[in-house]
Amino acid sequence: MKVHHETAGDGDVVVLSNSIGSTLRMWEPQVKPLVDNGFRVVRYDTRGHGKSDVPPGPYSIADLGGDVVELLDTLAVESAHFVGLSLGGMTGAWLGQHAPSRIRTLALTFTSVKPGNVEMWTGRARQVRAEGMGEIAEGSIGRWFTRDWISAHPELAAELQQMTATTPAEGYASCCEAIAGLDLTAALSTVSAPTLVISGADDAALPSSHGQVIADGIPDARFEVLGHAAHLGSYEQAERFTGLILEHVKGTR
Ligand SMILES: O=C(O)CC1=CCC(=O)O1
Repeated sequence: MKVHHETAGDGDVVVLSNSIGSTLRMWEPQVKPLVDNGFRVVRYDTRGHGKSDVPPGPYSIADLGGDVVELLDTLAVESAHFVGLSLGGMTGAWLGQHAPSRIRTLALTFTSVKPGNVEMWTGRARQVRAEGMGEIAEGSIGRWFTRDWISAHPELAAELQQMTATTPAEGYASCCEAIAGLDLTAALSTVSAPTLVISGADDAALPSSHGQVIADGIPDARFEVLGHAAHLGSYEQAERFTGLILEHVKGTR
């Protein structure tokens, strides 16, 4: 299983894990600040996305978490800071529960450990397998960003929409199946990594109540809600988001 990844910088490793329908490109605003602060950034394409392999689905969250453990093994990294957004955050929650020795800190952002909407996720999987990614890509941009941000950044919004449109349909569908029915709530209290949870005040896809559940369940987790941020708050509120991540990973140096 090839997991496409890119590394930058030197120092303690920070792994960045993307949302469904995106690639490692979504972390563009975070790479330079992390490198400038002395971290080695490892960003990767979740299986079924970008340039990673697209094995036939369905995938499970254990498959996605296992890919991260293998990636760390390949890079000979014993343990890393892990930052995941949305599907990436679900992967991070699984890692915190099942591979604690590999995780120094966790940032679980714009995410959920029990997304619900099972019919919606299985329906999306069916739709993209039957019709391709076009309609989903058109809808994704409106879930990822507020209207104001799209109006102010039309070219970037179009570029990010294209990222979803070019996601392999089988990969997207199989990740929908990893999300559908997911419930990592019961073992939240077993997570021992220092954890930062970030949600967006305008995130209709995974509202901040989902982040609150995670923060309530993980011992001593910090919870922040970013204003003027829909689902891809790492872009829409890049400065504030990156600042919180830096504060979190630097706190455990
Ligand atoms: O529907 C979307 O694109 C929002 C989303 C929910 C889980 C995820 O990874 O993305």
